[in-house]
Parts: sequence; C-alpha cells; structure tokens
Amino acid sequence: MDALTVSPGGVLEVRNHARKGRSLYTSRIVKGGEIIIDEAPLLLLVAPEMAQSTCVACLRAVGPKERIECPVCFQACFCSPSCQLVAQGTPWLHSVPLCSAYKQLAALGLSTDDQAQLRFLLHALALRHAGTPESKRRFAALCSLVGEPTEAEHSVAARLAPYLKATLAGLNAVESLPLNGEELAMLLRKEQLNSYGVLASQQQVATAAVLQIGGSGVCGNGGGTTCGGRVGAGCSSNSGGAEVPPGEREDGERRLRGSALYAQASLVNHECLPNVARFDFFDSGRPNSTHVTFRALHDLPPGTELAQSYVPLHWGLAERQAQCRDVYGFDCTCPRCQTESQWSDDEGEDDDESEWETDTSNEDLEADDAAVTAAGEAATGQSRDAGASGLCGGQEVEMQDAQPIVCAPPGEEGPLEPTYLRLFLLKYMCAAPGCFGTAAPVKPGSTLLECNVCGRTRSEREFLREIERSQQQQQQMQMQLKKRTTRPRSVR
Ligand SMILES: C[S@@+](CC[C@H](N)C(=O)[O-])C[C@H]1O[C@@H](n2cnc3c(N)ncnc32)[C@H](O)[C@@H]1O
Repeated sequence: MDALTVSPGGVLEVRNHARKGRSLYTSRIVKGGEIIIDEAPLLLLVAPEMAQSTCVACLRAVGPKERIECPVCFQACFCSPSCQLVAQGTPWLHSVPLCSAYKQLAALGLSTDDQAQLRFLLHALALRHAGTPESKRRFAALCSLVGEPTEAEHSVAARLAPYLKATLAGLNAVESLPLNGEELAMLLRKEQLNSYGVLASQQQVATAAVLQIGGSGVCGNGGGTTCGGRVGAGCSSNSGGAEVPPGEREDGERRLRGSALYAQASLVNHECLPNVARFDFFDSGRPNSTHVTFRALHDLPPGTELAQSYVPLHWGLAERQAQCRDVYGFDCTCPRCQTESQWSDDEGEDDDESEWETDTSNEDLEADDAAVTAAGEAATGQSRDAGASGLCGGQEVEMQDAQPIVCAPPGEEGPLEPTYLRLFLLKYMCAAPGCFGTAAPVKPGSTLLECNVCGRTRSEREFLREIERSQQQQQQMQMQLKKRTTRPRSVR
C-alpha cells in the first residue's frame, strides 16, 4: 500500500484501506502516551442551546459573570475581549454577516436541531464566501472529508434551504453562494460523519438542568469519537474530575456544548478496541486550547493503523453496531465485535441450564483466571519466573521484569482471546464510576493513565488492584458454578 500523504512530522501516513477508505498509519515506532496528532480546527460550532455559555471563538465554557454577550444579535457570547475581537474579525467565526444571519435565524422560531444544522451551513458557506487564501484552504479541506449524502440529508437540505436563503440576506451574497440542494446535502453529510462533539462543562450541565434546557445537543452516552458531532461522535473533554462526569445527563447521554471539525483527525477510523484516545483542552486557558490531540494507548509498531472508538468503550455489541451502521454507515466487523458476537450466541444458549453444568465452563474460567493472574504478576514484575511468557491477546508475549502490561491487539483477523479483551477494558476504560472515558498514558514511558473524559489518573498499582477485584469476582462466580454443578441432577 503506497502512502497517499505523509504528515509533516513524518509520524503518520495516509493510506487507503480496502474496507474503510482513507486511514492513518504509523510510519515509525510510536510509544504509548506519545501525542501523534495535535491539530487546529477547520471549524468550531456552538450548540444553539449553549450559545449563552460557550465562547463562539474558542468554545470555552463561560460563566454568567465573565461572558460578553454579542451586543448585536444576542445569540452568541465571547469569553474575553480578545476572543470578541478575533470572532468579529474572522469571517467564519462571528463577523458582521454571520452575526446578522444568527439574528435572522433566531427570529424564525425553529427547533434547536434545525438551528444547529443551519448554523453549520452558514459557517461553511461563510468559509466559502470569504475568499481569502485561509478560508479557501479551510473550505477545500472541509470538502475533502468523506461523506456522500444519503436520502436523509437530501430531504433535510430541501427543507432547510428556504430558511437558509432568508438568513443569508445578511451575507449580501445569496446569488454567489451554492444553494443547490446537492451541495447542502453534501455539507450536512460531511458534518455528520466527521465532526467531533465537545462535551459541556459541569457548570453548563448544571445550569442547563436548572433552566431545563432541552434540545438535541447530546451524544449517545458520550461516545463518539470523531464523528457525528450532534449525535455520536467523540465526545471527550478534560473539563475536570468529578463524581458525575462532565456533560452527563440523567438519561446517560452527555450534553454537548458544540462541535469541531478537523482535517487530519477526521481520517482516524473506528475499532471497538482503539489504540489512540482523543484529548481536548477547550477550558484549559492554555495556548492552542482548540487543538485536538490524540495519544497512543500503548506502543505501536510502524505500519499500525490508528483506531479510535466512535462509541464509548462500555457499550454492548448491539448498541455499538447500531451506532456504526446508523450514524456512520458501516458494519463493524472488528475483532472485538467478532469475539462478542460469539459470546452472544453462547449466551443465547445459556437459557438452557445444562450449558452451565458442564465441566468445560469451569475449565474455561480457570484458564482465564490463570491468564489474568499471569498478566497481573507480569505487570508488577512479581512473576515467580521473571522473563517468562504470559498469555495476552491469545499470543505468547515476553513478560519482562516490572513492565506494565502492554496488550497490543493481535491484528485484524479473527476473534480475540476473552482474557485479552477483559484486560484491555480494565486497563483502558476509566474506572471512575459512570465515566466510561478512555485512559491513555500521560506521557511516553509513563505508567500513569489519564482519562480523556473526567481527567482522573490511575497508577499501575491501582490497575493491579482492579485485576485483583476482577479475579475475586471470577472466583465467586466459579464457586457458585461449582455449587451448581455438584447438585444432583434429580433435584433440578
Ligand atoms: C471520520 S471518517 C474516517 C476517514 C474515512 N475513512 C475517509 O476516507 O475519510 C468515518 C468514515 O470512515 C469509514 N470507517 C471508519 N471506520 C470504519 C470501520 N471500522 N469499518 C468500515 N468503515 C469505517 C466509514 O465510512 C465512516 O463513515
């Protein structure tokens, strides 16, 4: 496979994957914890229901005391005078034509979902209309993202076109803008497939709860990844470590403050067991706070395809597959799905109690248990036979003294070893109650993992305690199974 392009730092290449389209591959060894993408956005969009608490220039969450409301349209706010200046002076942020379009839009009394889609179209068209080298570059990058419109986008585009025309009066350029349905539908599809949802901060969620702000600015349980800003994609945020994860709603969905589109980050495909995690820093106050970064979960050899999960790691097989199919338009056949679809078949047979009463079940559990023990020992270097090999991902891997468990996926083909899957989820899924973010090493070589949703860190020692707890649960299950298997059949 020839590389289509090579990233400036030479770490990544774009290649075509037969099934997934374009994809990013490592071109050298990448260490776990290394940042392999650090990229500025093409477009930032604030969710209409968060317009009073999210800076339209940098997507920072702002409290009522510090926010500066747009004195013209009252439909946007800024976190500082400098952001106000930047937004008003940038054609695709909040320049006079967009401000005027926002004002017109607010007067139409549309649903927040329609407003969100119209705002996206307005910003995309403002990019196209601005005609500066920078806006042309951004619009070309937006058009190069994947996304052939479906019937759904065609009908939404046809329905929204008259409203768009009405609100565009402020751009003074209705004639020169591409208002044909095909182009609008294409833009909508590209946003659906490629935008990243940005989680609301805790304060925004609390305020929204008090004001009972509804709307569609949510994503399925914070999943997302990359894509499907309004509904699905990569909702991650480092807005603080709290009991209730930022952005979480009672119904388990996470509220979004907005979404962002990135050129390179949009090329990262999906696997249900990712090897990178996305981190964002909108509330950090640091330079480049709108950049998205991707960190490797573990060491990646050259030629590894980058994979993020478009859905939260804790989602079940059926939910994950439905989201991939319905939102992103593909059937996920990744190793985790293959493995869990076999489990589902087995589970279907569990209704027959005799299945549980075979000795094989116990043997399987004991084998798993031994593997977890071996991996756990290897993780601390406690193995009695240091340097011996242990079971990980169905592969024999060399366990070295005091090395953390590094379970690199065993390749695309075939299902995974259940123990590998269990260890992977224990290691990389945030352990904070109800969070379900993805954890990656804080820096190359570190064994401290940081969650990309709540920001909590977990040491290797804490991870080992998780393994122990998991083992204890398994042992309890075994005891229960043994009790059942020793029951005389006649008393069933
Ligand atoms: C954000 S884009 C990723 C980059 C895309 N492959 C491209 O060529 O631009 C998301 C789209 O990539 C494809 N894709 C991502 N992960 C996939 C997977 N595991 N299997 C099949 N297609 C996948 C789907 O078409 C999906 O809608």
